[in-house]
Amino acid sequence: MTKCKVIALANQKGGTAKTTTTLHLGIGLAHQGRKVLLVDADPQGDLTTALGWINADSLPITLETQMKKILQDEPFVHNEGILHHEEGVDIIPTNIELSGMEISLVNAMSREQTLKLYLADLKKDYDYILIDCMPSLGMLTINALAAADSVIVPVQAHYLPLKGMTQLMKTIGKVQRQLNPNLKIDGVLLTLADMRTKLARTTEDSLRENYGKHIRIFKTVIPVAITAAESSAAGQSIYEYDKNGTVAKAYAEFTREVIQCGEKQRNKHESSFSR
Ligand SMILES: Nc1ncnc2c1ncn2[C@@H]1O[C@H](COP(=O)(O)OP(=O)(O)OP(=O)(O)O)[C@@H](O)[C@H]1O
Repeated sequence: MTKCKVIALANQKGGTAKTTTTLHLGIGLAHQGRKVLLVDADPQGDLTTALGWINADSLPITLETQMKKILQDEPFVHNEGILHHEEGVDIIPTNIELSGMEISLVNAMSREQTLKLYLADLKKDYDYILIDCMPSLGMLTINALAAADSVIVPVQAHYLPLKGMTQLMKTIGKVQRQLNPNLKIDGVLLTLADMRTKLARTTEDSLRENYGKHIRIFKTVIPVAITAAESSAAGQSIYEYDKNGTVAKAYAEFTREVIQCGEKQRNKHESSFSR
């Protein structure tokens, strides 16, 4: 049994801090001694850029080139093209070329499993693989859900996400039934929260009340702060850019919650095996 946990960060709504959360959960896990690979599965390439690779278009090997080799059944070295960031995480970068993959996947034999096939051989090198999904429920997101052990859903705290959540949960359910029966939902993370506003507090209460019985809403809420936006423009994590700020503290706390959640799942799994 592999010890690696693959987590997809997904929400088809744009701008819910999927990329920011992937990056800070990843570096947070690295701070806790875990080996982490980040997968930039969003053709916008924001994760790649936020880690400082601003000329991603000139990178010879990206997620797209590796997935293409799988589609064409060509041999390739799995860890080729993986970049190492000075804050302790690895990344398979992406550029806009990945947008063509949505179409290429449609007629492919392994159309839902291509990302899973790519990650299979990398799992032995990492404790966590985090996939930053694009804001859609297209083939790339389906690939991420098929490859993942669990999903984390970042949701904007001031936005009542009922409609979007229902759609996402339906897709996750379908993936569980048809492609990946072991896929779990780790939980919903409230992001971009301005807790001084009544709307953010009401949304949080309503989410906890309506969904909390069925799905974990992480205790940590990520506050909104201009330093978070500034840090990604500076190509640094918030842990470097503003290490004593509220966002850095919240992401460190969230990282601890994710580790605990993984340990609980692992213990449950092991005790069911030892019975
Ligand atoms: N805690 C925060 N406070 C302030 N700004 C933030 C915070 N978190 C993220 N942002 C900013 O909000 C914007 C959207 O964040 P991000 O790119 O992480 O969202 P996303 O869900 O990945 O977006 P997309 O759906 O386009 O992929 C970015 O400009 C980012 O810098």
